[in-house]
This record gives sequence, structure tokens and C-alpha cells, in this order.
Amino acid sequence: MISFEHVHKRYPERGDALTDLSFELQAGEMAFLTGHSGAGKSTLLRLIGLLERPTRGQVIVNGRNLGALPRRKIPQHRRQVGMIFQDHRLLADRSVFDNVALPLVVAGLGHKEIGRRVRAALDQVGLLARERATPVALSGGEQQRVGIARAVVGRPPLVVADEPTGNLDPDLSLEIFRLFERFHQVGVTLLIATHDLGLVTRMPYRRLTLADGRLESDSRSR
Ligand SMILES: Nc1ncnc2c1ncn2[C@@H]1O[C@H](COP(=O)(O)OP(=O)(O)OP(=O)(O)O)[C@@H](O)[C@H]1O
Repeated sequence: MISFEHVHKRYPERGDALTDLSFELQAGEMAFLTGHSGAGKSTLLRLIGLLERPTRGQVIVNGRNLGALPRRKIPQHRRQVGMIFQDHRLLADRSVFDNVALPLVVAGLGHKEIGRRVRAALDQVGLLARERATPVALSGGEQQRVGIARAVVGRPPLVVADEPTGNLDPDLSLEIFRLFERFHQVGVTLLIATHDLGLVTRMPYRRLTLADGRLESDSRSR
């Protein structure tokens, strides 16, 4: 599902963020991405979502070489990758339903299909009863689950999450990780950047660790 081959990323103003990074993630795998602050985790995820391009090397996602992807195919690529952010980036003046529906509206789906899919996604994250609420009326954990519903509503084969539990207490964090496990069980590929080592070491998944933009280790927690 993901292949990085000798990927370098240099930000002109900050120097090297990733150096000679190579790894593969198989379809259906669930893996964590850890490493110190500034190690390059967000950069790696942004390369997968095509929010950034590598300075050198090759990134292949779901069989597509992103370096060779014509500009007009970028929206199609982004629909294959559900992205989840720490700050969930919800629209404050729109309902939960509208926030989750957004990717489907952009993709041009019909009214009925949108309703069906949005409710299925809200059901998966346990928020069906809150579809009319606006984000401010929700707790931090609920807001994050709306962000997750929005990421999976288009049924992408790949989901990447950048510090999805960064603002949550341990119980809510565990709940979010369990939700990711459920997506994993139905075949979604997941790559989750996190500082939550307490949770990572308790779960039986692969862990990629970055240090100063290099792959420091690639292991299983247990
Ligand atoms: N848009 C950008 N422009 C310039 N430099 C950047 C940009 N994004 C990241 N960097 C730099 O690249 C390096 C890697 O940052 P990145 O955000 O990928 O690390 P991270 O592991 O996600 O860190 P954190 O855990 O703090 O989020 C850092 O030195 C950072 O300052």
C-alpha cells in the first residue's frame, strides 16, 4: 500500500526533514509511527497525502508513483487517503453531519448516497445521535471522532493519522485506538503517528521509529 524508496525531504528554510528513508507497508497492515518532536513524522504523512513532494526518491501509494502523478489526478489520489489531524480541523459553523459530508459533496455524490454514507460513518464512531450538533457542543474526544468519520466516509483503503490523541486523556485515547483497530479488522491500512508510547507498547502492531529524519527502528511492540 505504501512504499518509500530512498526518500529525502528538505525544506529550504529548515534543512533536511527526512533523509534516505525507505520502508514498505503492506495492504491491510496497521502500524505506528513514533519519534521525537521534529523527527519527521508529519512530513512523512504529508508526503503520503501529497500535501508535500519529496526532494528526492520515490513515494508509491496504492500502486501509484506519486512523483509521476499528473496534477489533474491529485484529487483522485487524496480520496484514497483518509487524513486525520490532531486539531481535527472541523468547520465550526457547520453541523457534524455537514462536516462529515464534506468530502462526498466535493466528490459530487448524490444527496441520498451522501446521507446514507454519512450516517454509516457516524454510526461507526458512535455519534449517530449528534449529527445536528455543531462541533463546539462536543467534547474533545467527540470532535476527534467526527474528524475520523470525515476521514473514512469515502471508504479510503488507507488512513493516516497525525497525533490523533494528542489532546485527549488516556481513556479517550484508548477509545480512539480501539476504533482504529476496528478499521484494521475490516481491511483498512493504517499508519498512525503518535507520542502515546504507553498505548503503542500495549498493542501488537508494527512500530516505525524516526530519529532526525532517518528510520531508526522497525519493530513489533509484542
Ligand atoms: N512546512 C515546513 N516548512 C519548513 N520546515 C518544516 C515544515 N514542516 C516541518 N518542517 C521541519 O522539518 C522537520 C521535521 O518536522 P515534522 O513536523 O515532520 O516532525 P514531527 O516528527 O512530526 O514533529 P512533531 O512530533 O513535533 O509534530 C523539523 O525540523 C521541522 O521544523
